Amino acid sequence: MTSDLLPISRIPRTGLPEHAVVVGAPERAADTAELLDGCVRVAQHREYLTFTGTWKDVPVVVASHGVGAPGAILLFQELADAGVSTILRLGTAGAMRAGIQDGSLVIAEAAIRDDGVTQQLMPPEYPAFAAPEAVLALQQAAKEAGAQHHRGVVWTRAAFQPGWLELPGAYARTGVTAIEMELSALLVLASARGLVAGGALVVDGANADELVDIEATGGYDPHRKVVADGVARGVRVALDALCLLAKEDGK
Ligand SMILES: O=P(O)(O)O[C@H]1O[C@H](CO)[C@@H](O)[C@H]1O
Ligand SMILES: O=c1cc[nH]c(=O)[nH]1
Repeated sequence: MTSDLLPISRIPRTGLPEHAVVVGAPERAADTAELLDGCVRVAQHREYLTFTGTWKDVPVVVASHGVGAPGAILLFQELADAGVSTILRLGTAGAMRAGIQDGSLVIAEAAIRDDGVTQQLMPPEYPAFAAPEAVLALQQAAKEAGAQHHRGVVWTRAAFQPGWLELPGAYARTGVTAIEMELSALLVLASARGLVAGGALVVDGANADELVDIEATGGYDPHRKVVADGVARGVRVALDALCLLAKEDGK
């Protein structure tokens, strides 16, 4: 007999709202869920912590996917299997371009598929692009919240720690805005499964490769107030964008 729960995230197979915000950290999912009316924890397994509730009268899912695209895509796939049709990721990222302040938002238009998992699912030529309506909804919500934001291509990279390759310099020269670890997997899966998806990222410093020079930069520290304030703003922006998309859907 088929279980009522999906195997990896343990989310229910049926009955979830169609619109979801996903975040990396379980504690961020819990903090975000506290903003919802009628918040209910519907699943907790491994790094996947999932809530439902309503935001401005729109039923939503809030879930964590952990660090890294191979694990995150399992949640994205199970959300799709459970009937979720719109997914926005609110994450953190390192800035790759001068002039992008800590705590500001980068709204992804597309992502470089260096995620370490989608290459095993589809050809490398397949694009990872955000749904245009998701980009515009995130932009509108950021504007309405007075949140400093930028738009551009982000680099999704499986490795967080710097290695021995000189790729960051090359990508920086192409104008890439920010680096994070999961978004391209969400965008590719969404295109292939007919979902609407996008992402906004709170800048928590420069990219990790630059932050190894701790004396010059202070190192990677995503625990600063400027980042926490940015995340607090960012989750509201993502939820507001989800509402805009739900209204477009007539929900
Ligand atoms: O803040 P989250 O959503 O976890 O995003 C970023 O932070 C983690 C690395 O510290 C990676 O998951 C990266 O994508
Ligand atoms: O994935 C991430 C997140 C923040 N900074 C980085 O360099 N990479």
